Amino acid sequence: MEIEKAINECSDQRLQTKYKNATYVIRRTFALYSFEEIAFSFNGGKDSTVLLHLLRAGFFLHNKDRGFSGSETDSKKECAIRTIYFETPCAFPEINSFTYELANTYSLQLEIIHSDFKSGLEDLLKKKSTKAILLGTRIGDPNAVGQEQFSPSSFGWPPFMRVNPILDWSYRDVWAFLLTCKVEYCSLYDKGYTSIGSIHDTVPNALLSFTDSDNGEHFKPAYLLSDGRLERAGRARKYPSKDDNVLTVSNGNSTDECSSKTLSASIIAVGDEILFGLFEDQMGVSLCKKLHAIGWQVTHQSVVRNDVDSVAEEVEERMSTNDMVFIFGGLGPMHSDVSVAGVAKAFGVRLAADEEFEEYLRHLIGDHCTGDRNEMALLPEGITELLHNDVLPVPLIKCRNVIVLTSTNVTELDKEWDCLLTLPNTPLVQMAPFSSKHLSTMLSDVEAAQTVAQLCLDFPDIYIGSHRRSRAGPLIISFVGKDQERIDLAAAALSGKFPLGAFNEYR
Ligand SMILES: Cc1cc2nc3c(=O)[nH]c(=O)nc-3n(C[C@H](O)[C@H](O)[C@H](O)COP(=O)(O)O)c2cc1C
Ligand SMILES: Nc1ncnc2c1ncn2[C@@H]1O[C@H](COP(=O)(O)OP(=O)(O)OP(=O)(O)O)[C@@H](O)[C@H]1O
Ligand SMILES: [Mg+2]
Repeated sequence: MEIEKAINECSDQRLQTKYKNATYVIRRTFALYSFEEIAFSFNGGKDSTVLLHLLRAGFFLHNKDRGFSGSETDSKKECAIRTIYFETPCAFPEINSFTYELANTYSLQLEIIHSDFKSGLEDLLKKKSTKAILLGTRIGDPNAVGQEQFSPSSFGWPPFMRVNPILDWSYRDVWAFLLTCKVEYCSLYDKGYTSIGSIHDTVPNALLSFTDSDNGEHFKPAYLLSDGRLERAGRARKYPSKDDNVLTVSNGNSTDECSSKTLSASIIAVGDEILFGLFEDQMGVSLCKKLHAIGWQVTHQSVVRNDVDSVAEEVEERMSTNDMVFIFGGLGPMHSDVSVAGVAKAFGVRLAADEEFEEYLRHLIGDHCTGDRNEMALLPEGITELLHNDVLPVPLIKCRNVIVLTSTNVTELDKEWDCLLTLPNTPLVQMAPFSSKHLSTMLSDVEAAQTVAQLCLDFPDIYIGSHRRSRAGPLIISFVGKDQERIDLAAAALSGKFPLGAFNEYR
Protein backbone atom coordinates (compact mmCIF):
# COMPACT_ATOMS: atom_id res chain seq x y z
CA MET A 1 0.00 0.00 0.00
CA GLU A 2 1.81 3.08 -1.29
CA ILE A 3 0.74 5.51 1.47
CA GLU A 4 1.82 3.17 4.27
CA LYS A 5 5.11 2.63 2.43
CA ALA A 6 5.78 6.35 1.87
CA ILE A 7 5.20 7.15 5.55
CA ASN A 8 7.21 4.23 6.85
CA GLU A 9 10.12 5.14 4.62
CA CYS A 10 10.19 8.86 5.38
CA SER A 11 12.40 10.34 8.11
CA ASP A 12 9.73 12.62 9.58
CA GLN A 13 9.01 11.07 12.97
CA ARG A 14 6.36 13.55 13.82
CA LEU A 15 4.44 12.78 10.64
CA GLN A 16 4.77 9.08 11.40
CA THR A 17 3.22 9.59 14.85
CA LYS A 18 0.36 11.67 13.42
CA TYR A 19 -0.22 9.05 10.74
CA LYS A 20 -0.24 6.25 13.30
CA ASN A 21 -2.78 8.02 15.49
CA ALA A 22 -5.05 8.98 12.60
CA THR A 23 -5.05 5.51 11.07
CA TYR A 24 -5.74 4.07 14.54
CA VAL A 25 -8.92 6.19 14.75
CA ILE A 26 -9.90 5.03 11.26
CA ARG A 27 -9.23 1.35 12.05
CA ARG A 28 -11.38 1.63 15.17
CA THR A 29 -14.13 3.25 13.13
CA PHE A 30 -14.13 0.33 10.70
CA ALA A 31 -14.17 -2.03 13.68
CA LEU A 32 -17.05 -0.22 15.38
CA TYR A 33 -19.41 0.34 12.45
CA SER A 34 -20.26 -1.68 9.38
CA PHE A 35 -18.70 -0.47 6.14
CA GLU A 36 -22.13 0.56 4.79
CA GLU A 37 -22.89 2.67 7.87
CA ILE A 38 -19.79 4.81 7.44
CA ALA A 39 -19.65 7.83 5.13
CA PHE A 40 -16.74 10.03 4.18
CA SER A 41 -17.44 13.76 3.87
CA PHE A 42 -15.29 14.81 0.94
CA ASN A 43 -15.06 18.14 -0.84
CA GLY A 44 -11.71 18.10 -2.66
CA GLY A 45 -10.09 20.44 -0.07
CA LYS A 46 -6.58 19.67 1.20
CA ASP A 47 -7.77 18.35 4.57
CA SER A 48 -10.30 16.01 3.04
CA THR A 49 -7.71 14.92 0.48
CA VAL A 50 -5.40 13.94 3.34
CA LEU A 51 -8.28 12.09 4.93
CA LEU A 52 -9.04 10.21 1.72
CA HIS A 53 -5.55 8.72 1.65
CA LEU A 54 -5.54 8.03 5.38
CA LEU A 55 -8.86 6.25 4.93
CA ARG A 56 -7.39 4.09 2.21
CA ALA A 57 -4.40 3.29 4.42
CA GLY A 58 -6.59 2.75 7.51
CA PHE A 59 -8.88 0.41 5.60
CA PHE A 60 -5.89 -1.53 4.35
CA LEU A 61 -4.56 -1.85 7.93
CA HIS A 62 -8.02 -2.79 9.22
CA ASN A 63 -8.18 -5.62 6.72
CA LYS A 64 -4.72 -6.67 7.81
CA ASP A 65 -5.93 -6.65 11.44
CA ARG A 66 -8.61 -9.09 10.38
CA GLY A 67 -6.18 -11.31 8.52
CA PHE A 68 -7.22 -10.23 5.01
CA SER A 69 -4.38 -9.25 2.78
CA GLY A 70 -5.55 -6.91 0.05
CA SER A 71 -4.27 -7.24 -3.47
CA GLU A 72 -1.33 -4.87 -3.84
CA THR A 73 -2.05 -4.47 -7.52
CA ASP A 74 -5.24 -2.44 -7.21
CA SER A 75 -4.95 -0.58 -3.93
CA LYS A 76 -6.65 2.44 -5.56
CA LYS A 77 -9.97 0.59 -5.82
CA GLU A 78 -9.90 -1.12 -2.43
CA CYS A 79 -11.71 1.40 -0.27
CA ALA A 80 -14.91 2.11 -2.21
CA ILE A 81 -16.42 3.99 0.68
CA ARG A 82 -19.70 5.94 0.65
CA THR A 83 -18.67 9.53 0.01
CA ILE A 84 -20.91 12.53 0.56
CA TYR A 85 -20.25 15.73 -1.29
CA PHE A 86 -22.36 18.83 -0.70
CA GLU A 87 -22.23 20.37 -4.12
CA THR A 88 -23.05 24.04 -4.56
CA PRO A 89 -22.82 26.48 -7.46
CA CYS A 90 -20.60 28.60 -5.17
CA ALA A 91 -17.77 26.05 -5.17
CA PHE A 92 -14.67 26.74 -7.24
CA PRO A 93 -14.85 24.79 -10.53
CA GLU A 94 -11.34 23.44 -9.77
CA ILE A 95 -12.58 22.02 -6.44
CA ASN A 96 -15.65 20.53 -8.06
CA SER A 97 -13.79 18.82 -10.87
CA PHE A 98 -11.04 17.61 -8.52
CA THR A 99 -13.66 16.01 -6.26
CA TYR A 100 -15.19 14.12 -9.18
CA GLU A 101 -11.77 13.19 -10.55
CA LEU A 102 -10.58 11.66 -7.26
CA ALA A 103 -13.92 9.92 -6.71
CA ASN A 104 -13.45 8.28 -10.07
CA THR A 105 -9.78 7.39 -9.54
CA TYR A 106 -10.42 5.77 -6.16
CA SER A 107 -13.87 4.30 -6.93
CA LEU A 108 -15.55 6.31 -4.17
CA GLN A 109 -19.33 5.77 -3.98
CA LEU A 110 -20.36 9.40 -4.44
CA GLU A 111 -23.61 10.60 -2.91
CA ILE A 112 -24.13 14.16 -4.08
CA ILE A 113 -26.23 16.42 -1.87
CA HIS A 114 -27.59 19.70 -3.18
CA SER A 115 -29.06 21.15 0.02
CA ASP A 116 -27.37 22.69 3.09
CA PHE A 117 -25.40 20.51 5.49
CA LYS A 118 -28.14 20.04 8.08
CA SER A 119 -31.15 19.30 5.92
CA GLY A 120 -28.97 17.32 3.52
CA LEU A 121 -27.87 15.08 6.38
CA GLU A 122 -31.44 14.78 7.69
CA ASP A 123 -32.58 13.48 4.27
CA LEU A 124 -29.56 11.22 3.96
CA LEU A 125 -30.15 9.59 7.34
CA LYS A 126 -33.82 9.00 6.52
CA LYS A 127 -32.83 7.15 3.35
CA LYS A 128 -29.77 5.23 4.54
CA SER A 129 -28.57 4.11 7.92
CA THR A 130 -25.47 6.25 8.55
CA LYS A 131 -23.81 5.95 11.93
CA ALA A 132 -20.41 7.57 11.42
CA ILE A 133 -19.24 10.37 9.15
CA LEU A 134 -15.51 10.98 8.70
CA LEU A 135 -14.48 14.61 8.36
CA GLY A 136 -11.24 16.49 7.70
CA THR A 137 -11.86 18.92 10.56
CA ARG A 138 -8.72 20.18 12.30
CA ILE A 139 -8.10 22.14 15.48
CA GLY A 140 -8.02 25.76 14.46
CA ASP A 141 -11.05 25.37 12.15
CA PRO A 142 -13.79 27.59 13.50
CA ASN A 143 -16.14 24.61 13.88
CA ALA A 144 -13.58 22.40 15.64
CA VAL A 145 -13.87 24.05 19.04
CA GLY A 146 -14.94 21.52 21.65
CA GLN A 147 -14.71 18.52 19.32
CA GLU A 148 -12.83 15.29 19.97
CA GLN A 149 -11.74 12.60 17.53
CA PHE A 150 -15.13 11.00 18.08
CA SER A 151 -17.82 13.62 18.65
CA PRO A 152 -21.54 12.98 18.40
CA SER A 153 -23.32 15.43 16.10
CA SER A 154 -24.59 18.55 17.83
CA PHE A 155 -27.94 18.84 19.50
CA GLY A 156 -30.55 19.69 16.86
CA TRP A 157 -28.63 17.82 14.14
CA PRO A 158 -29.57 14.30 13.04
CA PRO A 159 -27.79 11.71 15.18
CA PHE A 160 -24.47 10.35 13.90
CA MET A 161 -20.88 10.15 15.12
CA ARG A 162 -18.52 12.75 13.69
CA VAL A 163 -15.13 11.09 13.30
CA ASN A 164 -12.22 13.53 13.04
CA PRO A 165 -9.00 11.50 12.51
CA ILE A 166 -6.87 14.56 11.72
CA LEU A 167 -8.26 16.83 14.44
CA ASP A 168 -4.79 17.33 15.98
CA TRP A 169 -2.96 17.81 12.67
CA SER A 170 -1.39 21.19 12.00
CA TYR A 171 -1.26 22.96 8.65
CA ARG A 172 2.36 21.83 8.38
CA ASP A 173 1.42 18.20 9.04
CA VAL A 174 -1.15 18.32 6.24
CA TRP A 175 1.43 19.53 3.73
CA ALA A 176 4.12 17.19 5.03
CA PHE A 177 1.71 14.30 4.37
CA LEU A 178 0.59 15.41 0.89
CA LEU A 179 4.17 16.08 -0.24
CA THR A 180 5.68 12.98 1.37
CA CYS A 181 3.05 10.70 -0.17
CA LYS A 182 3.31 12.60 -3.49
CA VAL A 183 -0.45 12.54 -3.92
CA GLU A 184 -2.39 14.87 -6.16
CA TYR A 185 -4.13 17.86 -4.58
CA CYS A 186 -6.44 20.55 -5.99
CA SER A 187 -4.57 22.95 -8.31
CA LEU A 188 -5.80 26.02 -6.41
CA TYR A 189 -3.29 25.29 -3.63
CA ASP A 190 -0.45 25.93 -6.08
CA LYS A 191 -1.95 29.33 -6.82
CA GLY A 192 -1.76 30.73 -3.29
CA TYR A 193 -5.07 29.45 -1.91
CA THR A 194 -4.47 28.04 1.56
CA SER A 195 -7.99 27.17 2.75
CA ILE A 196 -10.90 27.02 0.37
CA GLY A 197 -14.46 28.06 1.06
CA SER A 198 -16.81 29.42 -1.59
CA ILE A 199 -15.98 31.58 -4.63
CA HIS A 200 -17.59 34.47 -2.76
CA ASP A 201 -15.43 34.39 0.34
CA THR A 202 -12.05 32.99 -0.75
CA VAL A 203 -9.08 34.69 -2.39
CA PRO A 204 -5.40 33.68 -2.54
CA ASN A 205 -3.60 34.24 0.75
CA ALA A 206 -1.95 37.69 0.67
CA LEU A 207 0.91 36.33 2.80
CA LEU A 208 2.02 34.27 -0.21
CA SER A 209 1.92 37.17 -2.63
CA PHE A 210 5.03 38.40 -4.43
CA THR A 211 5.72 40.75 -7.31
CA ASP A 212 7.85 39.67 -10.26
CA SER A 213 10.16 41.82 -12.40
CA ASP A 214 7.19 42.95 -14.57
CA ASN A 215 5.39 44.22 -11.46
CA GLY A 216 2.71 41.53 -11.79
CA GLU A 217 1.29 39.98 -8.60
CA HIS A 218 1.88 36.24 -8.15
CA PHE A 219 1.35 33.74 -5.36
CA LYS A 220 3.59 31.07 -3.95
CA PRO A 221 2.14 27.58 -3.36
CA ALA A 222 0.16 26.93 -0.18
CA TYR A 223 2.79 24.62 1.33
CA LEU A 224 5.17 27.60 1.64
CA LEU A 225 2.96 29.41 4.15
CA SER A 226 5.15 29.39 7.26
CA ASP A 227 2.54 30.07 9.94
CA GLY A 228 -0.34 27.67 9.41
CA ARG A 229 -2.46 29.68 11.80
CA LEU A 230 -2.86 32.20 9.00
CA GLU A 231 -4.22 29.69 6.50
CA ARG A 232 -7.61 31.39 6.65
CA ALA A 233 -6.18 34.82 5.85
CA GLY A 234 -7.60 34.37 2.34
CA ARG A 235 -11.10 33.89 3.72
CA ALA A 236 -13.41 36.87 4.17
CA ARG A 237 -14.89 37.04 7.64
CA LYS A 238 -18.63 36.54 7.68
CA TYR A 239 -19.34 38.41 10.86
CA PRO A 240 -17.51 41.64 11.70
CA SER A 241 -16.49 41.84 15.34
CA LYS A 242 -15.31 44.61 17.63
CA ASP A 243 -11.86 43.18 16.97
CA ASP A 244 -12.21 44.12 13.31
CA ASN A 245 -12.07 47.84 14.14
CA VAL A 246 -8.49 47.28 15.00
CA LEU A 247 -7.47 44.57 12.62
CA THR A 248 -8.81 45.85 9.34
CA VAL A 249 -6.59 48.93 9.33
CA SER A 250 -3.54 47.32 7.88
CA ASN A 251 -0.59 49.57 8.56
CA GLY A 252 0.07 51.00 11.95
CA ASN A 253 2.16 53.84 10.62
CA SER A 254 -0.70 55.62 8.96
CA THR A 255 -2.63 58.08 11.06
CA ASP A 256 -4.61 59.74 8.23
CA GLU A 257 -7.86 57.83 8.46
CA CYS A 258 -7.74 57.48 12.21
CA SER A 259 -6.89 60.96 13.34
CA SER A 260 -10.25 61.77 14.88
CA LYS A 261 -10.93 58.27 16.29
CA THR A 262 -9.73 56.95 19.60
CA LEU A 263 -9.32 53.28 20.34
CA SER A 264 -9.54 52.02 23.87
CA ALA A 265 -7.49 49.54 25.85
CA SER A 266 -7.52 47.94 29.28
CA ILE A 267 -4.53 46.63 31.17
CA ILE A 268 -4.66 43.63 33.49
CA ALA A 269 -1.73 42.72 35.75
CA VAL A 270 -1.90 39.25 37.30
CA GLY A 271 0.00 38.85 40.56
CA ASP A 272 -0.68 37.98 44.18
CA GLU A 273 2.67 39.63 44.98
CA ILE A 274 1.40 43.00 43.77
CA LEU A 275 -1.72 42.64 45.93
CA PHE A 276 0.39 41.62 48.97
CA GLY A 277 2.36 44.83 48.48
CA LEU A 278 5.57 42.85 47.99
CA PHE A 279 6.14 43.92 44.43
CA GLU A 280 5.34 47.15 42.65
CA ASP A 281 3.90 47.04 39.16
CA GLN A 282 5.80 49.41 36.86
CA MET A 283 4.66 47.80 33.64
CA GLY A 284 1.08 49.05 33.90
CA VAL A 285 2.28 52.65 34.19
CA SER A 286 4.65 52.22 31.28
CA LEU A 287 1.92 50.65 29.13
CA CYS A 288 -0.43 53.57 29.88
CA LYS A 289 2.24 55.97 28.63
CA LYS A 290 2.95 53.90 25.53
CA LEU A 291 -0.72 53.57 24.60
CA HIS A 292 -1.34 57.24 25.24
CA ALA A 293 1.60 58.12 22.99
CA ILE A 294 -0.02 56.31 20.04
CA GLY A 295 -3.38 57.97 20.66
CA TRP A 296 -5.13 55.13 22.49
CA GLN A 297 -7.24 55.73 25.54
CA VAL A 298 -6.67 53.46 28.51
CA THR A 299 -10.04 53.01 30.16
CA HIS A 300 -9.12 50.63 32.96
CA GLN A 301 -6.13 49.19 34.74
CA SER A 302 -6.48 46.39 37.23
CA VAL A 303 -4.53 43.91 39.29
CA VAL A 304 -6.04 40.47 39.82
CA ARG A 305 -5.08 37.39 41.81
CA ASN A 306 -3.32 34.35 40.36
CA ASP A 307 -6.63 32.57 40.10
CA VAL A 308 -8.26 31.27 36.91
CA ASP A 309 -11.71 32.62 37.71
CA SER A 310 -10.43 36.06 38.74
CA VAL A 311 -8.46 36.34 35.49
CA ALA A 312 -11.35 34.99 33.38
CA GLU A 313 -13.88 37.36 34.95
CA GLU A 314 -11.68 40.40 34.41
CA VAL A 315 -10.73 39.47 30.83
CA GLU A 316 -14.36 38.75 29.94
CA GLU A 317 -15.50 42.12 31.20
CA ARG A 318 -12.69 44.11 29.57
CA MET A 319 -12.57 42.38 26.18
CA SER A 320 -16.20 43.16 25.45
CA THR A 321 -15.88 46.87 26.13
CA ASN A 322 -12.39 47.61 24.79
CA ASP A 323 -10.70 47.40 21.43
CA MET A 324 -7.70 45.72 23.01
CA VAL A 325 -6.84 44.17 26.36
CA PHE A 326 -3.26 43.69 27.56
CA ILE A 327 -2.54 41.09 30.20
CA PHE A 328 0.78 40.26 31.84
CA GLY A 329 2.01 38.23 34.81
CA GLY A 330 1.00 34.69 35.74
CA LEU A 331 2.72 33.05 32.76
CA GLY A 332 4.94 30.01 32.95
CA PRO A 333 4.98 26.46 34.29
CA MET A 334 4.30 27.24 37.99
CA HIS A 335 1.06 26.23 39.69
CA SER A 336 0.15 29.92 40.00
CA ASP A 337 0.66 30.65 36.30
CA VAL A 338 -2.95 30.60 35.25
CA SER A 339 -3.29 33.67 33.03
CA VAL A 340 -3.52 31.77 29.74
CA ALA A 341 -6.08 29.37 31.24
CA GLY A 342 -8.04 32.42 32.43
CA VAL A 343 -8.04 33.89 28.92
CA ALA A 344 -9.27 30.55 27.51
CA LYS A 345 -12.03 30.45 30.09
CA ALA A 346 -13.07 34.01 29.29
CA PHE A 347 -13.57 33.01 25.65
CA GLY A 348 -15.25 29.72 26.59
CA VAL A 349 -12.64 27.58 24.82
CA ARG A 350 -10.31 24.94 26.19
CA LEU A 351 -6.53 24.87 26.17
CA ALA A 352 -4.96 22.79 23.41
CA ALA A 353 -1.37 21.91 22.59
CA ASP A 354 0.05 24.39 20.12
CA GLU A 355 2.81 22.74 18.14
CA GLU A 356 4.30 25.89 16.65
CA PHE A 357 4.59 27.47 20.11
CA GLU A 358 5.94 24.24 21.55
CA GLU A 359 8.74 24.32 19.02
CA TYR A 360 9.72 27.87 20.00
CA LEU A 361 9.79 26.80 23.64
CA ARG A 362 11.88 23.78 22.80
CA HIS A 363 14.46 26.02 21.15
CA LEU A 364 14.46 28.20 24.23
CA ILE A 365 14.47 25.69 27.07
CA GLY A 366 15.37 22.44 25.37
CA ASP A 367 13.40 19.33 26.23
CA HIS A 368 13.26 20.12 29.97
CA CYS A 369 9.52 20.02 30.17
CA THR A 370 7.59 17.73 32.42
CA GLY A 371 5.54 14.78 31.20
CA ASP A 372 4.63 14.14 27.58
CA ARG A 373 3.62 17.69 26.95
CA ASN A 374 5.04 21.08 27.66
CA GLU A 375 2.31 22.68 29.77
CA MET A 376 3.41 26.11 28.62
CA ALA A 377 2.56 25.18 25.03
CA LEU A 378 -1.12 24.81 25.88
CA LEU A 379 -2.91 27.79 24.37
CA PRO A 380 -6.58 28.76 23.96
CA GLU A 381 -7.94 26.57 21.20
CA GLY A 382 -9.04 28.06 17.90
CA ILE A 383 -8.58 31.72 18.87
CA THR A 384 -4.81 32.02 19.26
CA GLU A 385 -2.57 33.85 16.84
CA LEU A 386 1.20 33.92 17.34
CA LEU A 387 2.79 37.27 16.57
CA HIS A 388 6.31 36.55 15.36
CA ASN A 389 9.23 38.86 15.46
CA ASP A 390 12.83 37.72 15.09
CA VAL A 391 13.93 39.92 18.01
CA LEU A 392 11.79 37.95 20.47
CA PRO A 393 12.74 34.44 21.63
CA VAL A 394 9.08 33.35 21.55
CA PRO A 395 6.21 34.97 19.65
CA LEU A 396 3.64 37.11 21.43
CA ILE A 397 0.29 35.46 22.00
CA LYS A 398 -2.87 37.13 20.75
CA CYS A 399 -6.30 35.69 21.49
CA ARG A 400 -8.79 37.74 19.49
CA ASN A 401 -8.46 41.21 21.08
CA VAL A 402 -6.42 40.07 24.09
CA ILE A 403 -2.63 40.35 23.92
CA VAL A 404 -0.63 38.32 26.41
CA LEU A 405 2.67 40.06 27.19
CA THR A 406 5.48 37.88 28.48
CA SER A 407 7.71 40.73 29.68
CA THR A 408 8.40 40.92 33.40
CA ASN A 409 9.88 44.43 33.59
CA VAL A 410 9.82 47.75 31.77
CA THR A 411 12.98 47.08 29.72
CA GLU A 412 11.55 43.82 28.41
CA LEU A 413 8.26 45.57 27.78
CA ASP A 414 10.00 48.24 25.66
CA LYS A 415 11.31 45.46 23.42
CA GLU A 416 7.96 43.70 23.12
CA TRP A 417 6.21 46.98 22.44
CA ASP A 418 8.60 47.90 19.62
CA CYS A 419 8.01 44.48 18.10
CA LEU A 420 4.26 44.87 18.37
CA LEU A 421 4.39 48.24 16.61
CA THR A 422 6.54 46.99 13.75
CA LEU A 423 4.58 43.82 12.95
CA PRO A 424 3.35 43.88 9.33
CA ASN A 425 -0.24 43.37 10.51
CA THR A 426 0.11 45.14 13.82
CA PRO A 427 -3.03 45.15 15.91
CA LEU A 428 -1.82 48.45 17.36
CA VAL A 429 -3.07 51.02 14.89
CA GLN A 430 -1.31 54.30 15.55
CA MET A 431 -3.92 56.98 16.08
CA ALA A 432 -3.38 60.74 16.21
CA PRO A 433 -1.43 61.24 19.45
CA PHE A 434 -2.85 62.99 22.48
CA SER A 435 -1.52 66.43 23.43
CA SER A 436 -1.81 67.99 26.83
CA LYS A 437 -1.35 71.23 28.69
CA HIS A 438 -1.17 71.69 32.46
CA LEU A 439 -1.82 74.86 34.44
CA SER A 440 -0.91 75.31 38.10
CA THR A 441 -2.55 77.67 40.55
CA MET A 442 -2.44 78.50 44.25
CA LEU A 443 -6.21 79.08 44.19
CA SER A 444 -8.10 76.68 46.42
CA ASP A 445 -10.14 73.82 44.96
CA VAL A 446 -13.31 75.57 46.08
CA GLU A 447 -12.39 78.79 44.25
CA ALA A 448 -11.62 76.93 40.99
CA ALA A 449 -14.30 74.21 41.07
CA GLN A 450 -17.31 75.94 39.54
CA THR A 451 -15.38 77.53 36.65
CA VAL A 452 -13.66 74.25 35.82
CA ALA A 453 -17.02 72.41 35.85
CA GLN A 454 -18.47 74.94 33.40
CA LEU A 455 -15.36 74.61 31.20
CA CYS A 456 -15.96 70.84 30.93
CA LEU A 457 -19.40 71.58 29.49
CA ASP A 458 -17.99 74.13 27.04
CA PHE A 459 -15.21 71.79 25.87
CA PRO A 460 -16.69 68.27 25.81
CA ASP A 461 -13.98 67.13 23.37
CA ILE A 462 -11.20 67.94 25.87
CA TYR A 463 -10.52 65.99 29.03
CA ILE A 464 -10.21 68.50 31.87
CA GLY A 465 -9.13 67.20 35.25
CA SER A 466 -7.19 68.25 38.31
CA HIS A 467 -4.78 66.76 40.80
CA ARG A 468 -2.46 67.83 43.60
CA ARG A 469 1.00 66.61 44.42
CA SER A 470 0.52 67.80 47.99
CA ARG A 471 -2.21 69.46 50.08
CA ALA A 472 -0.15 72.61 50.61
CA GLY A 473 1.25 72.81 47.06
CA PRO A 474 -0.39 74.09 43.87
CA LEU A 475 -3.52 72.68 42.25
CA ILE A 476 -2.74 71.38 38.75
CA ILE A 477 -5.40 71.50 36.05
CA SER A 478 -4.78 69.20 33.04
CA PHE A 479 -6.20 69.57 29.52
CA VAL A 480 -5.83 66.48 27.34
CA GLY A 481 -7.11 65.95 23.80
CA LYS A 482 -6.18 65.41 20.17
CA ASP A 483 -6.60 69.02 18.99
CA GLN A 484 -3.89 71.36 20.29
CA GLU A 485 -5.85 74.47 19.30
CA ARG A 486 -8.86 73.41 21.36
CA ILE A 487 -6.59 72.59 24.29
CA ASP A 488 -5.01 76.06 24.12
CA LEU A 489 -8.45 77.63 23.82
CA ALA A 490 -9.76 75.79 26.90
CA ALA A 491 -6.65 76.69 28.92
CA ALA A 492 -6.94 80.36 27.88
CA ALA A 493 -10.65 80.36 28.76
CA LEU A 494 -9.82 79.18 32.28
CA SER A 495 -7.03 81.74 32.83
CA GLY A 496 -9.30 84.48 31.44
CA LYS A 497 -11.87 83.89 34.18
CA PHE A 498 -9.39 84.74 36.97
CA PRO A 499 -7.06 87.69 37.72
CA LEU A 500 -3.90 87.81 35.62
CA GLY A 501 -1.15 85.54 37.02
CA ALA A 502 -3.54 83.24 38.91
CA PHE A 503 -2.59 80.38 36.53
CA ASN A 504 0.87 79.47 35.22
CA GLU A 505 1.81 76.82 32.70
CA TYR A 506 3.09 73.74 34.53
CA ARG A 507 5.55 71.39 32.80
C1 LIG B 1 -20.80 15.85 7.47
C2 LIG B 1 -20.98 17.10 8.27
C3 LIG B 1 -21.44 17.02 9.55
C4 LIG B 1 -21.62 18.18 10.31
N1 LIG B 1 -22.08 18.08 11.59
C5 LIG B 1 -22.26 19.20 12.31
C6 LIG B 1 -22.74 19.13 13.65
O1 LIG B 1 -22.99 18.08 14.20
N2 LIG B 1 -22.90 20.30 14.31
C7 LIG B 1 -22.64 21.50 13.74
O2 LIG B 1 -22.82 22.53 14.40
N3 LIG B 1 -22.17 21.60 12.49
C8 LIG B 1 -21.98 20.48 11.76
N4 LIG B 1 -21.52 20.57 10.48
C9 LIG B 1 -21.23 21.91 9.92
C10 LIG B 1 -19.76 22.26 10.14
O3 LIG B 1 -19.50 22.41 11.52
C11 LIG B 1 -19.35 23.57 9.46
O4 LIG B 1 -20.31 24.54 9.70
C12 LIG B 1 -19.20 23.35 8.03
O5 LIG B 1 -18.21 22.36 7.81
C13 LIG B 1 -18.87 24.63 7.27
O6 LIG B 1 -17.59 25.07 7.52
P1 LIG B 1 -17.10 26.42 6.86
O7 LIG B 1 -18.06 27.47 7.34
O8 LIG B 1 -15.72 26.60 7.37
O9 LIG B 1 -17.17 26.18 5.38
C14 LIG B 1 -21.32 19.44 9.73
C15 LIG B 1 -20.84 19.49 8.42
C16 LIG B 1 -20.66 18.35 7.69
C17 LIG B 1 -20.14 18.43 6.28
N1 LIG C 1 -19.07 20.76 0.61
C1 LIG C 1 -18.65 19.79 1.40
N2 LIG C 1 -18.97 18.51 1.12
C2 LIG C 1 -18.53 17.50 1.90
N3 LIG C 1 -17.77 17.68 2.97
C3 LIG C 1 -17.41 18.93 3.31
C4 LIG C 1 -17.83 20.05 2.55
N4 LIG C 1 -17.30 21.16 3.10
C5 LIG C 1 -16.60 20.76 4.18
N5 LIG C 1 -16.66 19.42 4.31
C6 LIG C 1 -16.03 18.61 5.35
O1 LIG C 1 -15.54 19.49 6.36
C7 LIG C 1 -14.11 19.34 6.47
C8 LIG C 1 -13.50 20.65 6.87
O2 LIG C 1 -13.66 21.61 5.82
P1 LIG C 1 -12.48 22.62 5.54
O3 LIG C 1 -12.91 23.58 4.50
O4 LIG C 1 -11.96 23.14 6.83
O5 LIG C 1 -11.32 21.65 4.99
P2 LIG C 1 -10.94 21.27 3.51
O6 LIG C 1 -11.98 21.80 2.58
O7 LIG C 1 -10.72 19.81 3.43
O8 LIG C 1 -9.56 22.03 3.31
P3 LIG C 1 -9.34 23.63 3.27
O9 LIG C 1 -9.18 24.03 4.72
O10 LIG C 1 -8.08 23.78 2.51
O11 LIG C 1 -10.52 24.25 2.63
C9 LIG C 1 -13.67 18.82 5.11
O12 LIG C 1 -12.41 18.18 5.18
C10 LIG C 1 -14.81 17.87 4.80
O13 LIG C 1 -14.66 16.66 5.50
MG1 LIG D 1 -12.54 23.91 2.55
